[in-house]
Amino acid sequence: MEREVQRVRQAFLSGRSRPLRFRLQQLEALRRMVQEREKDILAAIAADLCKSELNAYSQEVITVLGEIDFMLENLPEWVTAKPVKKNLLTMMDEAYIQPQPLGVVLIIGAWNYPFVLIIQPLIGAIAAGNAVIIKPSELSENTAKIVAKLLPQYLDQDLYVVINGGVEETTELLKQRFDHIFYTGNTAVGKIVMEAAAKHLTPVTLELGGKSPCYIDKDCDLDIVCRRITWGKYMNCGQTCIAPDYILCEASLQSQIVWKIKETVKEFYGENIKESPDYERIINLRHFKRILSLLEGQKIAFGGETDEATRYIAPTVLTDVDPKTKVMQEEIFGPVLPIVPVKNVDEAIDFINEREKPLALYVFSHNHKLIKRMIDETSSGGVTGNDVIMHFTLNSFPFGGVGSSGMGAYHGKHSFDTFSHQRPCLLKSLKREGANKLRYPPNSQSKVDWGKFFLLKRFNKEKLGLLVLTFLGIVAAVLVKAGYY
Ligand SMILES: NC(=O)c1ccc[n+]([C@@H]2O[C@H](COP(=O)([O-])OP(=O)(O)OC[C@H]3O[C@@H](n4cnc5c(N)ncnc54)[C@H](O)[C@@H]3O)[C@@H](O)[C@H]2O)c1
Ligand SMILES: CCCCCCCCCCCCCCCC=O
Repeated sequence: MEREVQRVRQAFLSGRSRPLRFRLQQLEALRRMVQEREKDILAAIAADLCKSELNAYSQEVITVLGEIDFMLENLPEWVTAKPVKKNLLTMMDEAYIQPQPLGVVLIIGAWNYPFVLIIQPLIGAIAAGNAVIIKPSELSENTAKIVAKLLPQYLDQDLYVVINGGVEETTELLKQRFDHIFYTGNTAVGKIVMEAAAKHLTPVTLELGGKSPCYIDKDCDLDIVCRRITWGKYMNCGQTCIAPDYILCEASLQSQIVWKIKETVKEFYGENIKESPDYERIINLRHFKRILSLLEGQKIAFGGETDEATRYIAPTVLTDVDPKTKVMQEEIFGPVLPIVPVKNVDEAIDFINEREKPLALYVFSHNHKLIKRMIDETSSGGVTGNDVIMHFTLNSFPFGGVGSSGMGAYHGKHSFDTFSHQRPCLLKSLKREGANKLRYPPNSQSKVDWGKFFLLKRFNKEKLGLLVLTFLGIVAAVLVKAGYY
């Protein structure tokens, strides 16, 4: 492992990942890989999650292609040095911020969207000029294998390397020194990753999970609300980091919500859900049993049917759920939707704030003020009002958690920034030493007074122009007097 990381570091140190042209070429090659090997990629995702190829394309490939195009379009602007405002002491100097690659980045992916969760951060890391080691999740082994097979056929083989394996390999990898670690997965392992990173003072981005609440106000169109929630909750069989985890609403809405979600489930997946190409399965037996254990003692309003052999769990809704029960203590990550009745929006806000900060928050209402209030008085990684999931699709948004749902963010420019160091560069001349005498010892009150003037004085643009003109006038007068002209 150590040798593999060394090999990637040597490739980074060769400097070839840095030029803009090279980054663009690699991103184009990645796009070609996705387009030319689409069938293989979709087949692998389908095999891992019992997902239709159409759904794999819509949920993963579209996002990846969109992200590559966005990078190709904007990267030339992002990589350029950005001049910054100067103070009076540096007025004659060159001052700019130059984004630079961090070095060797480790990307650790999760199994639930096994392709996009490693390729989207990879796009950002390449765009920022880094070398990358990718560790796909071992639970989605087909996608892990196809990515390991295809990437070296399209990308620089020494700069971008896939390492497959399980906990043992990841643990070994985490002992190495990286310049950034980008981890997607559960919060418990997030802590392990952060601890390992701390040994080398390596910065981390942690894309974690949590229980994303969904508040439904009385003042809304319940047909539409329930259709949107049903889509986001049961997509990928509930195994989505930003799926609505539970519903908060007034008790009087509960039975209508149940009925409408049930009708929508029928509309989306048909009478025989098991036959639907749009309904996935639970990733493995461990998770299957974990989700079943969450149903114990609950009132199942509909659903609840299971089949261990195929790891099928029907879309399920639980009503009158007691917040102290297990289903409300951990992220569900499966097709089970508890409804917790609350008296009103105040109680909903308190409920959310008494718990860990979630990755997403959803609020449904015709009342814009209520939505704004919910946003102002709570915290979460992201928010969508009157819909679910969709903030993920907008790459102008930073995607990430807050508190126990994660730290750092990515997508679009935010990925570029995550994998870049914003390096402040101040270039001075070796001339004009007279002006520098001010800061050299011995110090004096008059030097401090001038220092205050140069560093603390604020001028608006017109005043500054006037000041520069006056200064130039004085210099000219001195030069004339000294007989230079
Ligand atoms: N925020 C996001 O973008 C996002 C996206 C997807 C999933 N998630 C979250 O991830 C969780 C589901 O994923 P998961 O954690 O089951 O995925 P997982 O089991 O695939 O684990 C994630 C990665 O961690 C590694 N890993 C597992 N145990 C480890 C250990 N002990 N030491 C070192 N590495 C280890 C695995 O090899 C894998 O690559 C959910 O909580 C979900 O909300 C978050
Ligand atoms: C054919 C219709 C296209 C619809 C686009 C909807 C895209 C949804 C993307 C969902 C991806 C969610 C990934 C979340 C990562 C965490 O688990």
